[in-house]
Amino acid sequence: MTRGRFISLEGGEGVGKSTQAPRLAQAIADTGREVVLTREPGGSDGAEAIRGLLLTGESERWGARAEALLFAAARADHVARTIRPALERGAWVVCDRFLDSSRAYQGGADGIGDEAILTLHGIGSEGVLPDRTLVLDLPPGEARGREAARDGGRSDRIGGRDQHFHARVAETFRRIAAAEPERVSLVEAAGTPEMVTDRLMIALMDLL
Ligand SMILES: Nc1ncnc2c1ncn2[C@@H]1O[C@H](COP(=O)(O)OP(=O)(O)OP(=O)(O)O)[C@@H](O)[C@H]1O
Ligand SMILES: Cc1cn([C@H]2C[C@H](O)[C@@H](COP(=O)(O)O)O2)c(=O)[nH]c1=O
Repeated sequence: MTRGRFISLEGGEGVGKSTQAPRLAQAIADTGREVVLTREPGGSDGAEAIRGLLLTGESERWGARAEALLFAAARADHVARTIRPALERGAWVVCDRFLDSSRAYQGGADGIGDEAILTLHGIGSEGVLPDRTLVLDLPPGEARGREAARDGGRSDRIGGRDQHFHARVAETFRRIAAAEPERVSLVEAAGTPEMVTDRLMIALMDLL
């Protein structure tokens, strides 16, 4: 049986990933494929429990190193229990955030470094990578506007960090896309949700 395809959706806060993930999953399912829609941190019982530890509480609840290890541990459980079994039975997996979020937030913005994040991923998840990573790209002011309309000023432990942190996140995503053009595509996230889903499907055309 053919192995399924693994697609991750990435980008900073408020760019539209959680809006697009189910839309993209449906668009792929409409081509006759089984699709598993999942997210990080989370996507398995253990990883969802770790999500609660990571995203709630005081901003200083975890230091940068503990936080990077918790994301890697959640991902290890998610890959073993949800992603790998789905791919092995031939399903497509659409994942709202994956490894590149750890590279951008913990590796780039929090200073842990890319090599250390990739090493943790090698240990935890045998280095599994998406077949295609779609990074939603939106000017920061527009993303903040969408986020504010959604959250009304309440954000989680990591989303609530200052704009310098989030600028480093965005810069690291752009650096990853430039360094790995075969796997990672930047997709414009402005416009209606329908327009964005069309752009995402175009960016997957060679895999379909
Ligand atoms: N194309 C769009 N045009 C206008 N508003 C949008 C669009 N896509 C999403 N939104 C709205 O913007 C807000 C943020 O979108 P969403 O929650 O999908 O972003 P996200 O990237 O998943 O954010 P986060 O990483 O912070 O969870 C939501 O209120 C959503 O309804
Ligand atoms: C996977 C992953 C996530 N994060 C951060 C990014 C966001 O601030 C939250 C997740 O919230 P969302 O509403 O579900 O997008 O966690 C991170 O810092 N590192 C990661 O690996």
